[in-house]
Amino acid sequence: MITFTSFYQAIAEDTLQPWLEELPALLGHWQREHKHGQLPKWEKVLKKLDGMQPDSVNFSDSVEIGDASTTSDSQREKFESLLAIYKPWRKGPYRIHGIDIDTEWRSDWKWDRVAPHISSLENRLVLDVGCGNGYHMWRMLGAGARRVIGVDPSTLFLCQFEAIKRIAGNQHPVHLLPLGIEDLPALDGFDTVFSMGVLYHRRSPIDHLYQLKSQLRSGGELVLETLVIEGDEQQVLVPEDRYAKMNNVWFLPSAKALILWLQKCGFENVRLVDNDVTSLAEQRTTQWMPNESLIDYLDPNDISKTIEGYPAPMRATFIATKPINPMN
Ligand SMILES: Nc1ncnc2c1ncn2[C@@H]1O[C@H](C[S@+](CC[C@H]([NH3+])C(=O)[O-])CC(=O)[O-])[C@@H](O)[C@H]1O
Repeated sequence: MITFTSFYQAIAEDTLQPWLEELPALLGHWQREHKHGQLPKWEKVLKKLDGMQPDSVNFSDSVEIGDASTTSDSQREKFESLLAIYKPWRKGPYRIHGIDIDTEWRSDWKWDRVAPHISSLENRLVLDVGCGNGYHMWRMLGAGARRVIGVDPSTLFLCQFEAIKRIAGNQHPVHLLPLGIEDLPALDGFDTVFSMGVLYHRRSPIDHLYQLKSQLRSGGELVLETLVIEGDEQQVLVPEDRYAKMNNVWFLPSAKALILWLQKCGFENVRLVDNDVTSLAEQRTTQWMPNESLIDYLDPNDISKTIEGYPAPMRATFIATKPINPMN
């Protein structure tokens, strides 16, 4: 069974201690009421992965756990069949005891675009909102973060994360909580907050920006990545129905509009650091994610458009600071 006791112990002496007033009740509710049909099967597999200690881990330039040369073929086959239970694997890639989990997304490419622009994560307390299965959290740890906490409501992603964490040895200060950003109280405690690939899923994007701000300490850094469109400060796309076959896309602002929104929400030093049209090499069907992918979401006659006729996915990354002045 997935439990959160070690997380409570870890934050009991930290700046996040006030969170303990409500968090155990919230996660206790998740444990009692959560009804995902596959969870019992997924938890059974997690049990088989308990107590592992790999001879090596590398989180700084990839996510690689265990040494292929000291893993026997039969051990590798066992790992592969256990990890296959958690398909589809969307975010990665991971290399586990010589097994390459080739995921739908090259999430490492996103990290390579974002990482050069952010303040050093050395010894920082980090929140990753909408962390997926936690791929970027391992890279944040590899970049020196003191502790990384991710929130994501997906049960499958939680189980994928827990599987990787158990194989990595379980002691690493990286934690995924099955919550939405809206479940978090204003913690005013994180040194860096990431929100990557989440804003367009929020019905109220301005509230999302305020929620992110309320997680940061004064002077803390926001790293925001989201889908954008071309255009001036007043350009925002609100898809009539689906966007790239997704039925939960609400607002796609232009980069200029998003800069204005961030400034209006009281962030300082707001800047666009990357702008990139998603390539068919970055998001694609693989053996570990055999379902439809980006190519199926685009117009077959013109890949600069989605299948619905909107501009094809373009993503931008912004960095901003929460002011030191507590009145902001
Ligand atoms: N209310 C919510 N609160 C928190 N998370 C949410 C919420 N609603 C959905 N999510 C989660 O937000 C994530 C969006 S994916 C980005 C993953 C990673 N960050 C990436 O940058 O690759 C989008 C993409 O594929 O880019 C999913 O894991 C959802 O479960």
